[in-house]
Amino acid sequence: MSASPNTAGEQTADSRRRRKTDWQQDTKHRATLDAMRVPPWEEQRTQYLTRLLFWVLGLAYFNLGGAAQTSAWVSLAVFNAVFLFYGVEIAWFMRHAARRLDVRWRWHVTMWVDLLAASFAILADPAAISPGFLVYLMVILGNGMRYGLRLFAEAVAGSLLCALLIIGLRLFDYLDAISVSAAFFLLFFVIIVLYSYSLTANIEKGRRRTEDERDRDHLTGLLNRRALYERAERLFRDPATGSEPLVVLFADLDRFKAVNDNHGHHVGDRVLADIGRLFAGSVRDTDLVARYGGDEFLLILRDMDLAEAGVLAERLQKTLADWSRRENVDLSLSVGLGQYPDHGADLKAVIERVDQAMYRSKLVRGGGGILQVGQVVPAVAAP
Ligand SMILES: Nc1nc2c(ncn2[C@@H]2O[C@H](COP(=O)(O)OP(=O)(O)OP(=O)(O)O)[C@@H](O)[C@H]2O)c(=O)[nH]1
Repeated sequence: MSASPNTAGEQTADSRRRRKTDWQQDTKHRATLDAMRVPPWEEQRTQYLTRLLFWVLGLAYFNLGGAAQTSAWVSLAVFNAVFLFYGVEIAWFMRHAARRLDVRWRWHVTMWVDLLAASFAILADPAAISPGFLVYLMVILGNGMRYGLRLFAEAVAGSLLCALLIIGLRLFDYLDAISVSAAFFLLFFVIIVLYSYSLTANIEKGRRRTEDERDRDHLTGLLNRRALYERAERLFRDPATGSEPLVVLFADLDRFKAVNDNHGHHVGDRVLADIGRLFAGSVRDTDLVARYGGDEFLLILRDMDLAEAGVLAERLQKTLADWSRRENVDLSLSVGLGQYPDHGADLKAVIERVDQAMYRSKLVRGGGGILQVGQVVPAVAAP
């Protein structure tokens, strides 16, 4: 490999290309993070218990307190019936959450039901400045801080929509209630929401940075081995993907040690980083790509059979061959392929067998081969 510095023009083109690939990888990575982030059961349980607390308080407010009556809009009997239904909804979704944590539609539906329940309580409240308005704040903060900025924004939009609807319906009550304290109440409410949004955005940024440092191989930007296992385990556990076959592709560079020996470790590092980028750019968003060890890469591929994975492996080999020719480095790629559940009861077992297949191919072919688990190494034609 030419270790000498490039010309200024080449450097600019190269750094631009690298920045672009960095950006693509970053975007791809962020999407993956977003797709994988799930609050643990303890956090989701706290949210359901908080809902139940507000449900009890709502019933007590209308049935026990001084305001043991409702507005002209809703009778007490109707209020109780609707709230009974709301309580059943909370209990049902809590049971659902205990069984399956990562169900996005449930997070959205429960948030909107909370907003509708709070709006209904505000409509039923004879007092114009109802404590129910503070429930909007709970919904915005509770969902935003737990599930991220997208749900935060959705909760703000939903609260605004519901509040406008109620104000429209009870316009005359609100015209009567306009006062300096009501205006300040509204102002404080808006400031708290904006302030919390900016705090949540900062927390989110910090969380992503920490996750990045923990999960990424610093040289290639790919997942490290620990993160690969963690994310792959999630794929295996997820009922949506758990029953579908997953292909494991193990790739090891041939003759990489010579790059280090001939050009130095700093060049070896650059080679690994470039190859990591090439591999990350060759797969889909739904696939997992990791640096497994020194010059080993591991890919977990979804929605693909072994024949299709074989085509991908050939493509990776060709991409590497083109890159090696361009950079004048003598490298090729040995690949092992296997499939869960056919080749092992769990991820670790499949990886072990795929690693052996790759190694067998390397041993017999001397590099540049592709071998499936259980496949006989094709004989190399005699010269
Ligand atoms: N530059 C660099 N080298 C590394 C890094 N991690 C491991 N290596 C080197 O990668 C090499 C991996 O060893 P091998 O797989 O036996 O090397 P190889 O020449 O590819 O051997 P074959 O796979 O049999 O062709 C060793 O020389 C390690 O020192 C790293 O982060 N940077």
